[in-house]
Amino acid sequence: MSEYNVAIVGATGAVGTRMIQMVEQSTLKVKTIKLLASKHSAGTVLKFKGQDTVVEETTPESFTGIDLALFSAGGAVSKQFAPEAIKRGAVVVDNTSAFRMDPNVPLVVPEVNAEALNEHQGLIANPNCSTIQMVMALEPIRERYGLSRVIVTTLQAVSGAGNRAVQETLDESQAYLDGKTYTPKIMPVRGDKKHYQQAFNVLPQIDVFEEDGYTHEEWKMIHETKKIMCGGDMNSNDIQVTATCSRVPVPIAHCESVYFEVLDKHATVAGIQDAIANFDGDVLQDDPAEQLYPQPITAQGRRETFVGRIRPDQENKGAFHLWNVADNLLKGAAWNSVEIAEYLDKMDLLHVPSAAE
Ligand SMILES: NC(=O)C1=CN([C@@H]2O[C@H](COP(=O)(O)OP(=O)(O)OC[C@H]3O[C@@H](n4cnc5c(N)ncnc54)[C@H](OP(=O)(O)O)[C@@H]3O)[C@@H](O)[C@H]2O)C=CC1
Ligand SMILES: N[C@@H](CC(=O)OP(=O)(O)O)C(=O)O
Repeated sequence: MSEYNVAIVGATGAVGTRMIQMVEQSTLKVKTIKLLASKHSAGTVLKFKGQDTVVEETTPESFTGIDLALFSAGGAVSKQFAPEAIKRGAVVVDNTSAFRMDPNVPLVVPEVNAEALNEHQGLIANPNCSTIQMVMALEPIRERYGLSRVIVTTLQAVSGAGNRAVQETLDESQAYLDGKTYTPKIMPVRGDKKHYQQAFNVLPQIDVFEEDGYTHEEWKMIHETKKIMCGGDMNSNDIQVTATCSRVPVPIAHCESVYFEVLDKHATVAGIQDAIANFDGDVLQDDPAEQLYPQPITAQGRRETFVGRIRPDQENKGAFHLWNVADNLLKGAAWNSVEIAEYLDKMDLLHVPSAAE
């Protein structure tokens, strides 16, 4: 196993701070760490393995000598600096949506499609948080019974929209409890025309609306799921997928209610439970008699995807429902990114292929 010079871009953010923790706890051997952000946070001191580490402004030269660059500072930053990092010999794991639909960029959840890493050209995309936990729940079912159709409704945590969104929701909640007026400026989408109360409210909008009436988050869940589960084809008809995404006033951990149809009509709840219980990274929490089911409060801070409430559809044979929960900042972002890097290391792929340099 080699030793690596690692950079984290967006190190001061909701995801970036978790990336620091995940790298600290990783099996990767870290020779040096560089914490990068915008010029506004340059000079901030963060800890890495107990040592003070000064945050630096991100520039192309930041990546000189870096072997692994973990990006989580927004799509525009990735588009500007990821090519600079690769040019200087760093493998980039990008947590934004900037390159996910590029046919030359593998979109990877290691437990599901690690083999796609073999095709990387220096850049690997980390999927959307809601997509990751859904494919983690569905992959063991697909492996055992085949999968033809998925209809998902998400209940997503506020931290998915970043640190400022969490602060707005906390301030708004306090104002609501104090009977004061509060004017939201961020939720549901910072750059959109209108802003609504998130505290004590559910907003059926994550990301901007497309012309067809779906939000971009819903579009991502559909096409990312196909790219990951259908051999890289974002428009595959092998699995039909549709999504409705909503934001709930929960700080951390997304929930999903998933309806799915399998190919093998002899599938049983017990068989599905067994497949999930034996899948790396999944935890089965499914015992109605004991009121055992996944919840955000218990999934927070954990790397696993929790699955429960598995039951057959009452009217369609071969159709079932499940409920899954995962920490959107860990398995949905920071942990999946670092896990990709661990797989690259184990597969001897943590280097930029010579043709791409
Ligand atoms: N897999 C997934 O689904 C998820 C993906 N994400 C992606 O990760 C990104 C970060 O999310 P999150 O941590 O929640 O956001 P935050 O708003 O909490 O943090 C943003 C980070 O980006 C940094 N940054 C902003 N502008 C620049 C710049 N010009 N150059 C370098 N760094 C910059 C900020 O640094 P500073 O302190 O200097 O402002 C900060 O560290 C998102 O934009 C999203 O694309 C997020 C959540 C889940
Ligand atoms: N959209 C997710 C987080 C995110 O940033 O997703 P993406 O990386 O696909 O833009 C959420 O708000 O919960």
